[in-house]
This record gives sequence, C-alpha cells and structure tokens, in this order.
Amino acid sequence: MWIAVVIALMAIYFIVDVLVSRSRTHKGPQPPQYPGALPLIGHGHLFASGNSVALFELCKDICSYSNSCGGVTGLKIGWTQNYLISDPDDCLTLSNASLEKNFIYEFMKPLLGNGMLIAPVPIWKVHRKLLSPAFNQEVLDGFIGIFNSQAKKLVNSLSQEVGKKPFNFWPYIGSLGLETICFTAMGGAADSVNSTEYLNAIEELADMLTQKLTKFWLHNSLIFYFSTIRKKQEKYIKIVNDVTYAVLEKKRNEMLNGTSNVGENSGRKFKAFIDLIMEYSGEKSVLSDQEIINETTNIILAGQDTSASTIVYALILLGSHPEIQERIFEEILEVLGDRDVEKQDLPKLVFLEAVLKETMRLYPIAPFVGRRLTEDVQLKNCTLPAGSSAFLAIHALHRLKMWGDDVEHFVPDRWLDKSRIPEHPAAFAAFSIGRRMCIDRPPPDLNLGYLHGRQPPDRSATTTLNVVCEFFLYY
Ligand code: HEM
Repeated sequence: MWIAVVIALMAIYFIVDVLVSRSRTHKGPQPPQYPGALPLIGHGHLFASGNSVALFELCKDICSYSNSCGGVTGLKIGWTQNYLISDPDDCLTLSNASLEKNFIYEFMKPLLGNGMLIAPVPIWKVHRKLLSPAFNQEVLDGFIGIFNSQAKKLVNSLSQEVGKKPFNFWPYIGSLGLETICFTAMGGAADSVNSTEYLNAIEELADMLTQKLTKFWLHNSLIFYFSTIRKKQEKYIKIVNDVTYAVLEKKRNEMLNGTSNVGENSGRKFKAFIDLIMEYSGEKSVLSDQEIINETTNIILAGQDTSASTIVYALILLGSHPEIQERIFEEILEVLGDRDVEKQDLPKLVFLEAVLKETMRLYPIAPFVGRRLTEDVQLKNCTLPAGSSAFLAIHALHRLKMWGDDVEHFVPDRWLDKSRIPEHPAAFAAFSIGRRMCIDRPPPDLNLGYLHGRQPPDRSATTTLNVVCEFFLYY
C-alpha cells in the first residue's frame, strides 16, 4: 500500500516537474542545478543533518560548484526552486532588482513580526524611511562615555575568569553588546534587562532556526505547529519580548515623567527611535504599538548579535595570530596611552580598523542573504523566474580570486594597500549590498570607494564600524 502511494507521488512529481520546467523554458536559459537532487524532496536531504557545521560545509561546497559553472546554481527544496548566486555582478543585479526577503526569513516572523529585517517591501519602505535619519550623524555623541564604563565593567568580570578552561567569552561580549545597544538606543534602559537570560534565549532561538532550516519537513506550517520546537520557540520568544517590553516601558515612563536623559548622555543616534517611542506613549500614531515593539526587537537583535559576534570572531583570529594582536596593542598604546578612548581617536586606529574589516571578510555574520523574486530577473547568463528564491553568497564574494592568492588567509595589511583591494562594489558585502543593506550602514569607504580615488568620508558620521572599533579597544 505504502509503496503504491510513494510510486504515485513520484509519478505526480515527475509530471509536475516536467510541466514546471517547460513553463520556464520561455524565460530564457536556466543555470545548472547543483548535483544530488532526489524526486519529491529535491536537495532537501542534503540539508537534513540539523548540524550547523555540516550545513556550513555544504553551503561552501554549493558556492564552489556555483563558481565553477558561471556564478549561479539551482537548488530544489521540495517543490520550490532556489538559486545560489556567487557572481559579483549578478549579486548586485539581484540585490537591487528583488527587495523582498525569501521564505527563510518567514521562520523568524514569530520573533520579529514585520520588523525591518524581514518586513514585506511596502512596510519596509515606510519603516526604513522613518528610521534612517537616526542612523546618520552624531552617532558617537555620548556613546563613548557609555562604552567606556560598560567596557570597564566587562574587563573587571573578565579578569576574574582568566585561566579558567574552557574560557567562554561569548556571554561577556554578548552582554556588553546588549547593554551598549540598550544604553545608546534607550538612554539607560539596560538595567531593566536580564542579559544572561536574554542571550541564552537568543542562542536557543538561533539553534531552533538551524533545526527548522535544515529539516525541510518542518518548513510545512502544519508539521511545525505540532513539533516540540514550536513550543520551545514560544517560550524563548517570550523571554526576548519581555526584554523589549521592559526597555520600552522604562523609556516611556521616563518620557512621560520628563526624566528621560536621551539626547544628553546617550547621543542622538536613535532620535527617530525616540520619536517612535513617543508614538508608543500615545502622542502620535504613525506606527501601532506592536510595530514599535517589533522594530525595537529588530534593532536590539540586529545591533547586538552582529557586533558581538564580529568581536568574538576577531578575538579568535587574534588568538591565532599573536603578531597581529601585538600590532593592535602597540597602535592603541600609541594613540591612547592609558587614557579612555575619545571620538577623535577612531580615525587614527587604522590597523585596528583593518583587522575588523579583514575579520568581517573572512567571517561575515551573514554569509548568505536571501531574496524572493517578484518578477523575472535577467542575470549575465541566465534568467531567474518570478516566484523563485535566491541566496546571495556573501561568503563566496569575500573569497573571489580578485582578492588575490592569499584570499583564504587572515591578512589585515591588505586593507592598507589600495592595490590589494578589489574594485568591484560587491567584493566586500559584510553589511549586504544594494538598497536593503544594513541600516547601520558602514561608511562609503567600506564600499572600497576612497581606496580607489574618492574622498574619504567624515569619520564622525560613520556608524557600525566605529561601534565595533570601540568595543574592541578593551581587549
Ligand atoms: C558588525 C556589525 C553589523 C553587521 C556585520 C551587520 C550586517 C547586516 C546585514 C548583512 C544585513 C542584511 C541582512 C539580510 O538581508 O538578511 C543587515 C541588516 C540590518 N541591520 Fe545590520 N549589521 C551590523 C550592525 C547593525 C547595528 C549596530 C544595527 C542597529 C543598531 C543594525 C541594524 C540592521 C537593520 C535594521 C537591518 C535591516 C535593514 C533592512 O532590511 O532595510 N545592524 N545588517
């Protein structure tokens, strides 16, 4: 009986597959499919290990295959057609032609709602416009003071751990990231946050996301609904949401009581954010309460996890390259001596910045970003059809031959020598590329512009990289 059902399903699959492929032929040439697809489940079985290391190895192999056959390859997960793009020109084309995020991001919806990171384009456009001004000027006003005191706290805690094995510094750096983001965003609301509980919840949620990604049967909402993962997920989402509520409530009360110190000691980085909170407190109503809560979770998560993970990767690289660590130490001593860091110090910490860029090149926190195609997209050698989904392989862009023979090695000095940096605007994409790149966007020089003749930007207006640089000064 079961055998008959399976045979019938396979027959249906083949018929549908042929029909779907035929319907696509008029859309132009298709890229080669990655080998190993099975009837019905496509490449789903390759991803099913549930193990993030195995998943990453597989993704690297798909990138190599894509590179070997023109920069685009097809992947089937069940019925859905996906593409991996590793060609830099095609990545640029697709990143601007398709702004919708793909099905993978749907998995984060219970946590992030319609926050900017995953929102459908019509909502994203409004929110991005509303929040963008908050990510421009005066980012560092007041920030450095907060950072200095947070970092001292961290150094004190860390010094008690020295010598312990294994030494796990993630909780410390994670909580520094969390507290600093809450302080800068919310002017001091961090003390209402239990960072250990929050970071643990984030780690658990990330793990569950990997499980869901790799076990293709969990992509089905009905199956997922009855899975144990969903119940666990709800528990941890509640913990994260409680942090957001606590932060927002504290800020709202301060604003209503006129005791808010935003603007004086926490800078105006999140000025637009504060406007949102005013709305939350009922004064205006452009966004609903739920939308504000979602955006707050998005910003805390996007700001904390990215910066903290980048620092952890950098620390691991430095531990493996003591000579580079020594040079950073020398540079910090030369620029700062034994005083606290100030805003005007940052442009002088040239080597430190090169180390961070090189860390993000080798280990971008988002090695792949996904898009859903709402219309056909014409690439150099093929046309990807509307309705399919594509992944931009940032990991592969950062390891293109154009980076030189030492592409696989940790060589911060490459960033100090213009002739060693590729000119292609998609060669470095740690903050993604195109119109949906990180809102806390890096300075234009990270797009490699000034290295090739354009003027360097005003560094006081830069954001993410400075934040990361500052975190880093204390290690
Ligand atoms: C080392 C630091 C950071 C890195 C490497 C980074 C990287 C990225 C990347 C790759 C994306 C695109 C994600 C995707 O398409 O799937 C992104 C989006 C985003 N990032 Fe960052 N990010 C960093 C820091 C921050 C910070 C500090 C904030 C806020 C305080 C932030 C807020 C956002 C937001 C809101 C988006 C969504 C933008 C949109 O869809 O329009 N990021 N980031």
